Amino acid sequence: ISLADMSPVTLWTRDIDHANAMHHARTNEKRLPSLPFPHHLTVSSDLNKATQADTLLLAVPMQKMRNFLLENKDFLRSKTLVACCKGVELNTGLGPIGVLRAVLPNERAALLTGPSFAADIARGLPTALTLACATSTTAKNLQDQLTTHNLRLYRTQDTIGAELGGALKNVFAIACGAVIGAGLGDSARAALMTRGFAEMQRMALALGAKRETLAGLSGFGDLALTCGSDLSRNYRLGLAIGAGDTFDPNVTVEGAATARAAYAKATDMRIDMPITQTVVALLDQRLTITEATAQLLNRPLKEE
Ligand SMILES: NC(=O)C1=CN([C@@H]2O[C@H](COP(=O)(O)OP(=O)(O)OC[C@H]3O[C@@H](n4cnc5c(N)ncnc54)[C@H](OP(=O)(O)O)[C@@H]3O)[C@@H](O)[C@H]2O)C=CC1
Ligand SMILES: O=C(CO)COP(=O)(O)O
Repeated sequence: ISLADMSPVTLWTRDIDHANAMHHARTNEKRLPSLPFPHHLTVSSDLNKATQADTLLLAVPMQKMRNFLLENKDFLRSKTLVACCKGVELNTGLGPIGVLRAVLPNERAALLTGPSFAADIARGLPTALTLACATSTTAKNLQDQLTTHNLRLYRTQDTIGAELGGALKNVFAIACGAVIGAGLGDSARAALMTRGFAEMQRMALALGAKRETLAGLSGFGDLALTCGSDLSRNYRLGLAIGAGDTFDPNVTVEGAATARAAYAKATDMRIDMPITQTVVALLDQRLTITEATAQLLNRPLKEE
């Protein structure tokens, strides 16, 4: 919606009925109700038509991306592919750019990530994002192409840092939601955000990320947004866990699979990630909130 305010954009969906409904209503009532499409936005369920452009933004959830790429490889060749998802793939431990490169090694791969609720952007509200791409010329071209009246893009070549910041903040948002849902207070949430950020740095730096990327929009920026807003689905899942409520299993909550993938990776790498481990135990219902709190507080004392 933001991009189509300035130039032609084709919005593709796999579902022909959904495409027809959006085409007629000029809104996406299923996903972003009551937010009108700009004039330059065309809707299609024909991937051949949607892939006439050179730059394609892929907004399928992390755990669905590999199959989407495998099924539609022939349409995606020789394109610049910009992943918009946040997460770590469960079976491989790869992030969005890692999966793009594994399936389509010869295409240009980038990641758009950072603090950005879709409903805010579609309403024209401003934010700033990270555009990560290993190749500097592609990164600059994408930065120019995708900056809009309400989106200010910063570029980085640190794809690992951008991938892991965006992925892990969702895990800590679940933890923060659980704290607030259980009535443990804002001080506990701030402590969890900070120690979650320490876990993010520990893993990402060990994998070669830069500290500045983690302190930037894709890391600290998105952590601050997601851990403090009930517009976040990850945070809302945490709220439900903390309050002992049920949560709709059909809602996309990237942090759930990512917590498991990140914890498996941390175990392999012998990296200590106690909050991530606790989130996995909460998701698996192996710990109550009271037990989880005691377990985190009673670990051996150490330097910050
Ligand atoms: N929503 C937000 O505010 C933000 C989301 N993101 C990230 O974007 C990613 C997607 O999230 P979001 O759009 O909110 O999720 P939703 O659950 O709202 O939508 C998922 C979309 O992906 C489509 N999809 C799922 N599987 C496939 C598939 N195999 N082939 C084709 N299309 C598929 C769905 O199509 P269908 O309708 O047919 O099921 C739907 O359009 C996540 O990684 C999320 O973290 C990032 C920043 C902000
Ligand atoms: O990534 C997001 C905001 O930057 C969206 O967060 P949720 O997936 O938790 O809704």
